[in-house]
Amino acid sequence: MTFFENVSVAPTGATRPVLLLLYSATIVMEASQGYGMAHPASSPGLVLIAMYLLHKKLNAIPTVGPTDFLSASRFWTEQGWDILQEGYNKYPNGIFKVALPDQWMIIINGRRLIEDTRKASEEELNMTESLNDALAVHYTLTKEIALDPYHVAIIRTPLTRNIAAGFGEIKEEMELAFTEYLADVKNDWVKIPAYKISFQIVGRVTNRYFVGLPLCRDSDWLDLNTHFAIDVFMSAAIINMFPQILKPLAGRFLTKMPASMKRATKLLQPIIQDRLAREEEHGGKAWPGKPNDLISWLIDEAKGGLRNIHQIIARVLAIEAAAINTTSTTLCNSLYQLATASPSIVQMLREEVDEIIAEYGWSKQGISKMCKLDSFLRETSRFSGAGGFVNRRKVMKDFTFSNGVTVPAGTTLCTAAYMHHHDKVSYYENPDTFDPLRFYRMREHEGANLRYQMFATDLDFLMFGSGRNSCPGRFFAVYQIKALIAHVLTTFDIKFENGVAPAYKWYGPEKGLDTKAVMMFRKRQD
Ligand code: HEM
Repeated sequence: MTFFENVSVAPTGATRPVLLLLYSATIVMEASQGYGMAHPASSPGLVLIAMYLLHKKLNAIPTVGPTDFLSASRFWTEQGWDILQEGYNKYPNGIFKVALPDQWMIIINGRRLIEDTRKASEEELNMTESLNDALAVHYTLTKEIALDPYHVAIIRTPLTRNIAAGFGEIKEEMELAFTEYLADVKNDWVKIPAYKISFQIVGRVTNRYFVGLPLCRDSDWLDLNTHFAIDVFMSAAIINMFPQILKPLAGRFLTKMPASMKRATKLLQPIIQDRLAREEEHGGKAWPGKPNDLISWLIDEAKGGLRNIHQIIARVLAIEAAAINTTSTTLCNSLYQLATASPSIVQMLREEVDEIIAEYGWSKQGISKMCKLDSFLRETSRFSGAGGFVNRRKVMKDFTFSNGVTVPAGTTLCTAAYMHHHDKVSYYENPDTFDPLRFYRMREHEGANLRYQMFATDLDFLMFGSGRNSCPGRFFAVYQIKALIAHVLTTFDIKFENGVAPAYKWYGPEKGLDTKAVMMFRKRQD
């Protein structure tokens, strides 16, 4: 039984007005806080007018799926997929809303409306605010992270710029991690729990780059940060079931952040303390032997009250949470796809990897030349990537789309990635067919070489979001995943025992991987 099945409530079908009132009250309160308005409770008359207007604006957007509060939890079952697909089919290039237990989610369909969101200013549609809400960042992480996401610029610049310089270490850790976690794999087929292994290997490689030796091999540190993202998502899901007014109380008791901070402090405090002391000793940021890693980049950029040990530790945890879960699940999904690919496709990918490694060695440059592998992985993410709600934006002031529909301030909008990637008419030829060289061929068209690389964002490919807020860690994630799959291709044969990939399961908008699936590995035989 899943978390969401656990908390679902039997539908009653009779509470629609209550739902509307509850949503309206929540949205009115959130919108008023966003604009520094007087608290709505200070003027009940104003609240009623605001709720009436909001109700009217929300009513103008069609609803798909359950409309009553108690049945809204049905969305968090496999019915979520049916509801979204129904809305996608019914309103092509249009807008609809679905009821979630704590709010309306407004879904925008199609390229044209996504383009509108890209052009909107942060004062109109805001990604950070939507993330702060979705992950209850004030409570599950810290209020400083919610208020000042300076780490995004660090991921975008030093973390991404240093990939080439750090590639030798990434490669070393990758090989060691595979050797260690797949120690039993020899010439006979061995069963391997792919989901678990994906987290272990990504945890090791990511941490070698983020925090270096010896911490990247510390079992307590790895255990903490490979589970931390799940803790954040789970706590946020429960906190978000409480009405706005009770969230501070719920947040205080339901967050796991204090316990995680305690564990992290034991391991990180001495490292940060030592680096701050060296800085002081040498009178500045540059000192001999300074590690070129995430801890140093955070210390270099932290300002004012954010420049202390506690705040730096919280920031490291937050970045690990953004990086490890997403990269591990993408790696696992890619392994599932590779294990069921035809021998000719595997052969083709191997030839490409072998030739490039022979010419360029294991380097960032070599990895970027693996165009067939890149296409295979981008297609895997398009075809069967976890999807979910992407391009989440909080509506900061009433926003009118180019099709004339207005979404009210205080609501949240997004796009359903899977439906967009499988659109039957608009974007991809035969979208329900897995075509490993789809993007390779598209890159051959004049001027399109860079446009269809795996990390390139595009109105038709939403794995990393789109526009100015698209994922800043996507370059690191893609180089890592490509290197890991290239290593698997050169070193192992893989398959599923019965030749069939495990079934996916839908949870609301998410296409969930089978976390218990067992794959077969043996040393490469050809
Ligand atoms: C395959 C792996 C990954 C996937 C699929 C992924 C996906 C995403 C998506 C969909 C968004 C939202 C973008 C939008 O709404 O427009 C996002 C944001 C973000 N990602 Fe990633 N991500 C991945 C890896 C990483 C890594 C490795 C890091 C850190 C090194 C990272 C850090 C972030 C951060 C900090 C944000 C928020 C950006 C902001 O506030 O502007 N991600 N990611």
